Amino acid sequence: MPDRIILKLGGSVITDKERGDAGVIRESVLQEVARALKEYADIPLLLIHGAGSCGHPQARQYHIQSGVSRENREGIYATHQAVSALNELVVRTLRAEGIEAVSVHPLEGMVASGGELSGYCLTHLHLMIDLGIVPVLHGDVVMDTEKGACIVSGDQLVRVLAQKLGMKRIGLATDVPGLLDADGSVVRELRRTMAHTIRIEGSGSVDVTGGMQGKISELLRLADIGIESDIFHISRLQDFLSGADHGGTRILPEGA
Ligand SMILES: Nc1ncnc2c1ncn2[C@@H]1O[C@H](COP(=O)(O)OP(=O)(O)OP(=O)(O)O)[C@@H](O)[C@H]1O
Ligand SMILES: C=C(C)CCOP(=O)(O)O
Repeated sequence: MPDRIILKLGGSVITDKERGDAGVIRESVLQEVARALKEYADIPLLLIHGAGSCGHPQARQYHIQSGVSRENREGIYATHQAVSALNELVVRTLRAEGIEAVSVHPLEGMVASGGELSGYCLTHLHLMIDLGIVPVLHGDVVMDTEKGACIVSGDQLVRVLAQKLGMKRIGLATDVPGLLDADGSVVRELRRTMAHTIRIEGSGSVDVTGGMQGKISELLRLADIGIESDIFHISRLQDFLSGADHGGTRILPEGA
């Protein structure tokens, strides 16, 4: 049986994130991704996608990251609805290519405490993957025991699910070729001790989960427990899936 893969499709890839509130979904990109994934249908896969312009603008508008009370509670519905609509299209596009994809919404089965996932059952994901089903999760608003509710990014889901489900290969496809240094060159390998030497910022667009900075911080936590991961440009998806060099960044444990 080939190694299980977690693939995160960045919101910057599948939506037009720069158009902010417009919520434009890049359907042609989704179709290309679905065609690429179909060629690797024998690989057990769990897919996660970001929100891009279908969730970040709503999360910002309702100040979800500052905590949710009765005053802004309608932001839970608005944010979840926006990213769920994106999720539905992702799943529909995959299924149209013959991929047995099923939506799994974090809001419905996960709880956070202080912004970090703290309560969840993952048995259903194991069972789906064993049946050759591709669960499709997404960054979402989830209820939070301390903050009322919070945003859990697709990158946080990558970290938690990679660890808890014992996934062997972890790939994050985004709109840049990898982590870039000050010269614009791709940092091919990143370890925690060198991370402070690189200027890592948020996203150029509306983003409540920290953009590249949030991504690297989650992936370094994964590296701390011995799990490697890869960031690459979406145009190199086939290379990642086939195990070839994708030209991006590998986040590695310290001694590796
Ligand atoms: N040093 C850096 N190298 C590369 N990108 C960087 C760097 N610093 C900041 N960025 C920004 O990070 C962005 C990628 O992070 P972002 O969170 O927007 O991607 P995503 O995961 O595709 O989107 P989403 O969070 O909506 O799923 C790039 O488009 C770039 O603007
Ligand atoms: C804003 C929402 C709903 C999810 C954010 O997830 P991300 O796009 O992976 O950072």
